[in-house]
Amino acid sequence: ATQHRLWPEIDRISVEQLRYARLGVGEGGWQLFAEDGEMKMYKREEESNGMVVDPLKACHVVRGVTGHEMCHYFFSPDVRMEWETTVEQMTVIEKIADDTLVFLQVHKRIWPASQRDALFWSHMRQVPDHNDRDGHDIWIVCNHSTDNSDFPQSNNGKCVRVTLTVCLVCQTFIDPPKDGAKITRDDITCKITYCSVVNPGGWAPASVLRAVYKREYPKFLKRFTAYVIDQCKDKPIMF
Ligand SMILES: CCCCCc1ccc(-c2ccc(S(=O)(=O)CCO)cc2)cc1/C=C\c1ccccn1
Repeated sequence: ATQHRLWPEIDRISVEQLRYARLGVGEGGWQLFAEDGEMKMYKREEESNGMVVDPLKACHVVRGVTGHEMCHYFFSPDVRMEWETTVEQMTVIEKIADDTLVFLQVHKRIWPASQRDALFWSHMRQVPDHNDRDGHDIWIVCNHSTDNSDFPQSNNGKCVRVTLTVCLVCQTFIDPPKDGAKITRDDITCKITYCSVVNPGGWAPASVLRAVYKREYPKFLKRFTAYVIDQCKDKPIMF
């Protein structure tokens, strides 16, 4: 089959985002702005022609689920509205492949800014992780804004379109149980790196945006990881 016109970009951005996620937060001016148990959230304060576009990097360790499970639920359109509280409306406008969809999401208006929507492709892939001895495969979901002539920006002037690049990179660690016993969820740990850069599209007060991110990102990651743990607890392990 001939490849989809977006495939070269999807492949390039996914590879680039995996590399970016695996860079530590030691260098590059990351500042810790939220901490909750194993979850640590860092940001860099950046503006692009007067608009706040602060990159975010969150690191978290979740016990009892695999990276495949984390990415499966993050990618799945069917369950998105169960954990994503800032989304008012979500549509899959194109299915490029089983592991690659195009989403249109209208986000709830955050006063006093105008309402936003986001149109992005979402791609999930497994990356063999040869260089980590005890680490297992890495699973990644990458979301990146794209254009679609059927869904032009600011539909009837209602929403301002944001541009975003997001990646969720998950690595599974298994603590092998005693002499060949069956692996249970108690033996599994998932190391997560969530990176996001959201350009608000139209002007929004820096103070409002920074307050939104400071409040919403920790909530978002805590809620999402709790959702996956709850969904997986009585199901067979998806390695
Ligand atoms: C003035 C407000 C401008 C921001 C509005 C906004 C735009 C985009 C997004 C957003 C956040 C996470 C993703 S994702 O990780 O790909 C998962 C799929 O939904 C995609 C989009 C959110 C929000 C608004 C709130 C907000 C901001 C951070 C964190 C959580 N909510």
